[in-house]
Amino acid sequence: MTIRVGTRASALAVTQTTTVAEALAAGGALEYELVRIKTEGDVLKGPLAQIGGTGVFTAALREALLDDRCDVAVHSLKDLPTGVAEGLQIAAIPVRVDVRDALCARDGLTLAELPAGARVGTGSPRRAAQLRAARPDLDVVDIRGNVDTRLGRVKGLTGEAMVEGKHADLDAVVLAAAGLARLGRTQHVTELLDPSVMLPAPGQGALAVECRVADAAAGTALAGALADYDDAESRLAVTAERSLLARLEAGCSAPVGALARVEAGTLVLRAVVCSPDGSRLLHGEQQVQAAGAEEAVALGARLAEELLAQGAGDLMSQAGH
Ligand SMILES: NCc1[nH]cc(CCC(=O)O)c1CC(=O)O
Repeated sequence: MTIRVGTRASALAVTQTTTVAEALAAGGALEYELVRIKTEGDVLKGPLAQIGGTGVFTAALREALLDDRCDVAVHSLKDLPTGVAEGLQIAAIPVRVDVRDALCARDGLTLAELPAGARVGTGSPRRAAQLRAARPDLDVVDIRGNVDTRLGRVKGLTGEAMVEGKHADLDAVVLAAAGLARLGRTQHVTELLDPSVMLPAPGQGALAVECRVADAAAGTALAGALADYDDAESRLAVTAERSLLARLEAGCSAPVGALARVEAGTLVLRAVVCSPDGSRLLHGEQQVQAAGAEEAVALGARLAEELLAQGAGDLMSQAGH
């Protein structure tokens, strides 16, 4: 049986999709081919926060599944909207990798070492707000583009796909450690930002393998491979994070950070909602013991309610949500 695995065409997407396809095929029962699909997020060039609409990177992949142009789609979980996609199912969430955001700065500098006025690039309102909160003296610059394009804007960084120094106008950029690792770019990381400084996006570092509901239930080699590939602890954590995001009615570009972890048998969820200028941050934490999926959903909703009661809605609406 050959499965068609849908992917965005970016280097990061093809790398992570290939990893997933290889893992599904490792049992020997499946072969695979990649189907490259262009998404709105790859075509449109404006600032990501303004393109708006959730799912700019994922909607086309979901359509391809529903149109039977592929059998499995691989998403970065943090790009996947929280709403239910009729007829589709997240059949596997593989073991999550590093959840943290990474600073890639010139001259090996850490966040604390960047000089006042240093220009730090990010396209994410969540990262921008937390950067400004930690270092109000930095100049946070809105940037877009793929990982190598972003790295290429940092003074003095050189690498495979970067044109040395050509558009280097920044002192640092902030990117997901997971994406850098998948692309083999960790040599440019000068600091892995602790979640106490920079809470990652809900689902960051995790992948979602989506398929048609009927195929997940079919008892086929594909259904079995997907079930084997699912990691219960990763799924539990991202379930809590995404439940929080859904209850806040915030999208993937909202200034919301969330991280759940199982610590000594307890599921702990931490979250932050930021005002867009980073002048106000609302932090919260809730936990539940011996959690299953239902408890994880309830945990996320409970923390969201607590934050909303403290004015999270107003904070976010300053961002135009
Ligand atoms: N929004 C783009 C995106 N989607 C997933 C990743 C990185 C990999 C991950 O977090 O799983 C990235 C790049 C980045 O934020 O630096």
